[in-house]
Amino acid sequence: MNQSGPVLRVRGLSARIGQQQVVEDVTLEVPAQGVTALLGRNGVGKTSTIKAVLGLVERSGVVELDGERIDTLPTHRIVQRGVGYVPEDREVFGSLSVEENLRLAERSANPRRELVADLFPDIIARGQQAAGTLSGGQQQMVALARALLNDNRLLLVDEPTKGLSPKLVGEVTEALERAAQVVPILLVEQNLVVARRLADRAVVMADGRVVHTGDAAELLDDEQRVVSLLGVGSTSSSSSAHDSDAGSHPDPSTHSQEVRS
Ligand SMILES: Nc1ncnc2c1ncn2[C@@H]1O[C@H](COP(=O)(O)OP(=O)(O)OP(=O)(O)O)[C@@H](O)[C@H]1O
Repeated sequence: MNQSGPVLRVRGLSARIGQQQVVEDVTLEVPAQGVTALLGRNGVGKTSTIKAVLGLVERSGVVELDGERIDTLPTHRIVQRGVGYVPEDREVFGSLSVEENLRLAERSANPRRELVADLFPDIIARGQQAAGTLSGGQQQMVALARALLNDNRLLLVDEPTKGLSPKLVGEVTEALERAAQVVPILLVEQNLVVARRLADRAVVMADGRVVHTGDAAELLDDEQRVVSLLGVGSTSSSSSAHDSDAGSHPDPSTHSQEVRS
């Protein structure tokens, strides 16, 4: 185990979906602490990169977890090694209760129930409720809670605030902030105010490739670079704007928004 180096190291990762090359020669690292944001315009390959790390799409290249290669392993073994995945569409089991959803996710004999209860008291209070009847934000909390129950080395979290109301964006952001204190996170996030609040580092993709890697605040506070790399206004220019649509981001024009707790 290589505890002092990055938790995840990706080198020359390429992935195809059907005939389309969706990830091309991606090299990135996720340090063992904090949040690394994977940013970029719609369709540039962020989700595909995460799926390629997990072996969910056909890929080539080297992926190391704690210095050990995992690109040779099937997805279930990668997950067993300690890679938690919170997919974009959450994938909670709607007809099962919250408690059943949590129990299904537990891999170890000592799941981190206290941590989850502390982070998500509202979810725990709704233990007997069918997960499909929860709000989008609450379902997101269940998805995050499932990943946090296990002692993962890394969480891959894909667009956790997508489609949520401003209040829920704030709550999910806060939960992620606390989660990041116990596990490093690679976060795909279109809401740049959320990314600015959570991320220490940023990796920006365009057309399947990495086009920028660096300090997240430095990038996201630089209006010109945000416009050129991400095609939207920076977080600093709109951080005081109280946009009534804040938090949901169906297109890039709504990316720069206030996060309210
Ligand atoms: N199942 C699929 N079948 C065909 N093409 C796909 C599939 N999934 C993704 N793609 C294509 O792969 C490319 C990268 O998609 P991906 O979802 O990785 O981008 P993204 O950066 O995560 O986008 P977004 O921010 O919109 O979620 C896009 O051109 C997309 O249309």
